Amino acid sequence: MDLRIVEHPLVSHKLTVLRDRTTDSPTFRRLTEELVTLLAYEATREVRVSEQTVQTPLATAVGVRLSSPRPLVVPILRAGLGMLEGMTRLVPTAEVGFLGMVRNEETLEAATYAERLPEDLSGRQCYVLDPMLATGGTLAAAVKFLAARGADHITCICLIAAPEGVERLRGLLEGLAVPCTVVLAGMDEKLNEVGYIIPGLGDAGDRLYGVAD
Ligand SMILES: O=P(O)(O)OC[C@H]1O[C@H](OP(=O)(O)OP(=O)(O)O)[C@H](O)[C@@H]1O
Ligand SMILES: O=c1cc[nH]c(=O)[nH]1
Ligand SMILES: [Mg+2]
Repeated sequence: MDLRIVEHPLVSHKLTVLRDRTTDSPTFRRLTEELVTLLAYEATREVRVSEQTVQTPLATAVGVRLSSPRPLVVPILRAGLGMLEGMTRLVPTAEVGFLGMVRNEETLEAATYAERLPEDLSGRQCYVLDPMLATGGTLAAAVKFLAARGADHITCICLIAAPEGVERLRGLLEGLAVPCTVVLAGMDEKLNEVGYIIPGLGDAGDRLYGVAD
């Protein structure tokens, strides 16, 4: 598993405002989208392209276009849905599939409650969206699910992670034949005793969609 942490002052600025407990839901949603667009630029460095010749008004130009089959973007509901718009702004022709997953807050085990993805992902590049990589259980299950369907290149875009979650994910994905990259806006200090990222930003799903203060 390859890990990339995007270092850019705009990413750091937006992440700091996102963390702030006084940032309200509408602002949190907008910042999440903006951050994902910045991360997506880095995360799509290996997106497959094919040579394409076009006629400009003046001459012939040889360039590239995204290859077929199109990339597949997979937000993990609920919190990953807040990242979708930011990703499709950069890759508007991507196909979108959905995985609904929830972590049991007592056992910290991830369970899948919904799935709407193509049956056959052979030869597909997949981009998984989930803002939080905490214990790594959710992301490991999602990556294995996509690999079992035949995806041959998987990139996970997350906002923040805990170091112990990244190491656990690395262990859980060891031996997986499919190359997997995780792109982050920031690596935090640790997990607390109930599996939350410290300093983190709290419960991303609640801050995006939930629960009035
Ligand atoms: O790395 P892990 O320890 O598995 O935890 C991370 C998961 O927890 C959060 O989702 P949650 O289960 O709260 O669901 P939600 O998106 O519906 O809020 C988050 O969005 C990740 O999916
Ligand atoms: O810190 C965390 C951990 C899991 N899920 C969240 O939303 N936040
Ligand atoms: Mg949640």
